[in-house]
Parts: sequence; structure tokens; C-alpha cells
Amino acid sequence: MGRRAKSKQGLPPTLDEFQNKSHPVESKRKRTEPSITNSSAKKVKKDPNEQKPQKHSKTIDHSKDESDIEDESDIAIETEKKSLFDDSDDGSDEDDVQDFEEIDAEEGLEDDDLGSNDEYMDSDEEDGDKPFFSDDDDIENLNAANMEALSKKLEEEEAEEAEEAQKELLEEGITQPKAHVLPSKEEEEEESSKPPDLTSIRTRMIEIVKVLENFKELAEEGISRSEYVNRLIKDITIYFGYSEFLATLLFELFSPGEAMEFFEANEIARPITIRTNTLKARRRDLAQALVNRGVNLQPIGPWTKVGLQVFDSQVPIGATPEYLAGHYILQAASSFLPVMALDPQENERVLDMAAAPGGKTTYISALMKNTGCVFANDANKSRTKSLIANIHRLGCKNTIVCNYDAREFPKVIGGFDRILLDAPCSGTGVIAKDESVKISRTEKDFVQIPHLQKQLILSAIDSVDAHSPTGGIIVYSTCSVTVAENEAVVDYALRKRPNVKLVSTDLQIGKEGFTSYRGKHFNPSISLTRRYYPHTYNVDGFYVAKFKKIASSPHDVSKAGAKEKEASAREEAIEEGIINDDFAEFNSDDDKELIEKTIKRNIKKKGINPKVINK
Ligand SMILES: C[S@@+](CC[C@H](N)C(=O)[O-])C[C@H]1O[C@@H](n2cnc3c(N)ncnc32)[C@H](O)[C@@H]1O
Repeated sequence: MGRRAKSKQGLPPTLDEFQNKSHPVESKRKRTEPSITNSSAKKVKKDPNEQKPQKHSKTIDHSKDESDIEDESDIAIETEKKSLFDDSDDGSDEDDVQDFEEIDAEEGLEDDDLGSNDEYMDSDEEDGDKPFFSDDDDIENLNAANMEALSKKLEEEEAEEAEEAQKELLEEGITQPKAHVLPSKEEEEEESSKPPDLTSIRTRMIEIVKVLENFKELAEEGISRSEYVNRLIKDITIYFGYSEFLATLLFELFSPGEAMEFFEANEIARPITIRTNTLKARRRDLAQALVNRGVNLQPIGPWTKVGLQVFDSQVPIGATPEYLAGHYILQAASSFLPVMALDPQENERVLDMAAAPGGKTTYISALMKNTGCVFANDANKSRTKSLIANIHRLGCKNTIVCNYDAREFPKVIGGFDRILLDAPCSGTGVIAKDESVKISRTEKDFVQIPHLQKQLILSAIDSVDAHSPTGGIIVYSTCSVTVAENEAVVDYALRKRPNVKLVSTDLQIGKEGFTSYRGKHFNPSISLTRRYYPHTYNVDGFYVAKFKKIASSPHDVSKAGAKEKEASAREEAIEEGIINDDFAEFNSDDDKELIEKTIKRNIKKKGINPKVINK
């Protein structure tokens, strides 16, 4: 069950909220229990009927509906949002859109101080109303009227002393506070016999993260880190609806706190963005035309001169006259990045190895100003239809569409100045778009997909001209965040093809690729590659690596086709113990179902009723 299935739950605090560790004044109430518990309870009480938002582009909704700003999960993500959609200073661009309707959702969000301690009254504030007892006359002056006040005072003193003693012990490293966060066996059994209480699960996730991030001080004695992690992963599967396998795989990419931000961000749609097709329009004119039609937009940010972010629109953004005339394409902001890294030049020969439906091909063509030649290839024939449609609509005249398994290159044709390999991937970066990924991806996928990606990247390298006067560039990208599909593939390419090296992507944003991961060490130059996450840049999860080919190799003239390459890659992987004999065999029940569906679909395509055939 995903979070969208539980939209009727009240909202506990966000991760940001409890992570706001700067609590200058802690109330006594807060001191007696772990502060997160108090905070959580308070937040939940505040509005038990608060609804979860539907999957939406939150920026659009913020502009429309102030109430969404109170959605704490949105805010948690929003406060983390970095510069990708920062439009603060795009003024230098002469193409800039001027004075579009201002949306100050960002500002509002920043002002919303989730970590505020104002909700917690410090006991000092109550002191004025209390009877005062000096140390000496406490007992002597005891009577029925002041007894209650005196006992309260004593209790407070005791609490203070206990806390000070605990503090001293902590400072000396003698003991640790007991934060009872994990359920007992009995509690777990009881929980599993009932429908999940998502509010408490969320609160518990937050509490566990807090313990994991300060384990020494907050962990309960005798409970190991892995016990906390296991419970957290189970809660993630229940709360966000991931398979345990994928939840673990993704969790391990981040610190516990960041992992929660990642999972949260996957519940929210990314902003709607469009790319101006500079073959047909200038951004300023396009923006003005769309504003006139009731579209509320503004430039994405200083890093792109062609992107526009759409906040809301009174017309369908995929059916305006400007859209139909090819003045723009609906394109995720992260999809701009690999093309920007590729940096195609006029009059070059460029190959887009896995091109459908053509968002990146058409951008390449535009950057080349319709000069030179772009080969747009995709192995999936039916997907080439949308590729062709986009190429026509956007007026790309320097483009040739082909339909090969990209492993056929360079046998088909080689010697390109630049190649983009936007590889087929597991899609773990675009879960907000396709939540089926949460449960459909299995362990096998993260062996099979990288196996194909490795073959594709070698083909890409072998198809580039090392002596290209202007290029010799290969860009590898995926919309996945897993190491197996990114750094591990790039590391493999560097090992297999010492005639390439990684170079800077020259992208202004992005986190460094991992140079080591869970005990595996990669080529140190992999830090030049870039990672993008929904929770850090509010874009789809993405990965970009840029290679420069520095010398030719015998592989460049190899006549091996896709089948031969697959056979030798398979042999090698079996030898290395990466895959086994039944790898990619269509023999599981899942595969059978898929095969049956495909057969039915093909029969239907021929205009025959599959039921008649079965009879
Ligand atoms: C991530 S999508 C490409 C998106 C595209 N670059 C764009 O920007 O619109 C990956 C593509 O790889 C194609 N593909 C899968 N296996 C392939 C192969 N062996 N050779 C070439 N293309 C392949 C898929 O059909 C799919 O269209």
C-alpha cells in the first residue's frame, strides 16, 4: 500500500521538524521523554483529520492553495530544495521572461518555521502564578493551602536534579538515555493483526531515524543498529509501499535522514517544465504567448536559457497552438542535463543511441541549429513513432531515425563526433512518475539491466572517433539512482576501455558520483560524474557521466553485432559469478504471464480476437 492509499491519515511531524536540533529552550515536558515523541504527538493532535495531498506538482498547488503549504511533507522537501528551480537571477539572459506573475510559494515555505519551539511552553512562564517557598521555610510553613504547590515544586526540583545527573553521566560517557522506540514482539504481533496505523508508523520512522543518527546517545541498551534499521525498512515498505528489496536498496544510498527525504520526495510530482525549441521560437516570445493564453510560468533557473516552469494553466499545456507548432516540448528539467553535458557542436555527426521518444534528440538538433547530422536510434520500433512525431513537430531537419539494437554499433556505423547513451534503466529516479517501480523491480533487474547497460556503453565508446577535431565525447545517463546502473557501469567502461577518461560534465549542479560504495572501490575519477535526486534539486533522480575518448582501439573496427556481444558479455559475467545460467531465461511465472499478454496483444493488433484463437 502506497502513501496515496492512506490519504485520510493525520500528519505527524516531518523529518525536518524533528531534525531541527537547535532547541535553545527545552520545556520540562520535553525533557522527560525523547523530544520527538512529544513533538509528534502534538503535531498529530493539532489536526487529526488533515488530508494527505494528492500526487501533484506542489509548486502549482502552492500558488493555488495556501492550505497545501501546511502539508508538512511538502515543506520538508521544499525546504531542502536547492538551486535547480531558483529563478532568483536570470536577468542577464536577454531571452528572459519578464515580470510573469510572481509566485512566492518558496518564500512562504521558508518563512514557515517548522522547528519552532513556540508550541512548547517553558515552565518559567508559569512561575509568576506559583506560591514561593524558600528552602528553609518549606516544611515549617506547610499547610493544606500550599501543600499542592509545594509538592509540585519538589517534583520539579527532583526532575531537574535527575536530568542534571543524567547529563553528567552522559558527559562522562557512563550511560545512555533509553528511548523506547522499537515495538516489543507482542506489540509487533498485535500491530500485524490490525490494519496499519500509518500515523504511528510515520512517527516511529522519524524516531528511529533520530536514534540512528545519534546512535551512541539515543539507542536503547542491548538493541543493535541493524534491529533499528530492519524495523525502519519494514515501516518504509508499509508506509510508502515499496518492496522490502527495493526499500533496502534505496535506503542504503543515503544517511537514514536523507533516505527519508528521498522516499518523501518520491510521493510528490516534480514541477511541470517545458523546453523552448530554439529552432522555432525564442523563450521570451514563447513565454509571452503562453502567458496571454493564461499560462502561469517563469524561467526554471539560471542554469538553463530554454527551460520554463509551468505553475498552472487555463489551457492544456500539451495542446496549445504553440505546442502544436513545435515551439516547445514538455520535458523534465533533469532531461536537459545530459544534452547540456554532451554539448553538441554545429556540423558534427552525433548518435543518440536510445532516443525514443526524442526529448533529448530534439534538443541536440536544436543546439546544432539543424546543421550536421543526428542519428536517432531506438531498439523499440513502436517507440520510434513518437520519436518521429516529435522530430517532425519540432522541425528537426538534421535527424535520421534508425531502429537497431544499439549493441550493433559500431558495426552499423561508427566514427561519431559525440554519442549520447541515455540508457534503458530501472527508473528508480522517476518513482514519482511511475510508482509501479516500487514493487515491480526485483533483484534480477539490477543484474540484467546493468548487464545490458555495460554492453551498450562499450558500443558507444567504440563508435566514437577518438580523433574528432571537435568532439570524441560520450555521455552516459540514466534516470535511476542505483550504483549498479551508474558508477558500476562507468567503472566497468573505464576498466574495459582504457582509451577513454572521464571529464567534467560542466554542469553547475549535481552531487558527486560515488567513488566507493558498500566496500566496493571505483575509479577515483568517478567523482567527476554527477547525481541528481528529487529531494535535493526537486528534479527526477538522474545520473550523468561524460567521457572523452583519447585513443582508438581495435574494438572500434570490430564487426561484432548485438548477439556476439551479448554472448561474450554473458560468458564473462558467468565466469565472474555476476550472473548464472538461468539469467534472462523466460521461465518464471512472471515471464510466462508477460509472454502470454504480449502474444494476445500481437494477435489483437492483427485484428483477430484472441479468444477465438484460444477456442
Ligand atoms: C530512457 S529511454 C530513452 C529516452 C530518450 N533518450 C528521450 O530523451 O526521450 C531508453 C530507451 O532505450 C531503448 N532501448 C532499450 N534497449 C535498447 C537497445 N538495446 N538498443 C537501443 N535502444 C534500446 C528503449 O526502447 C527506450 O526508448
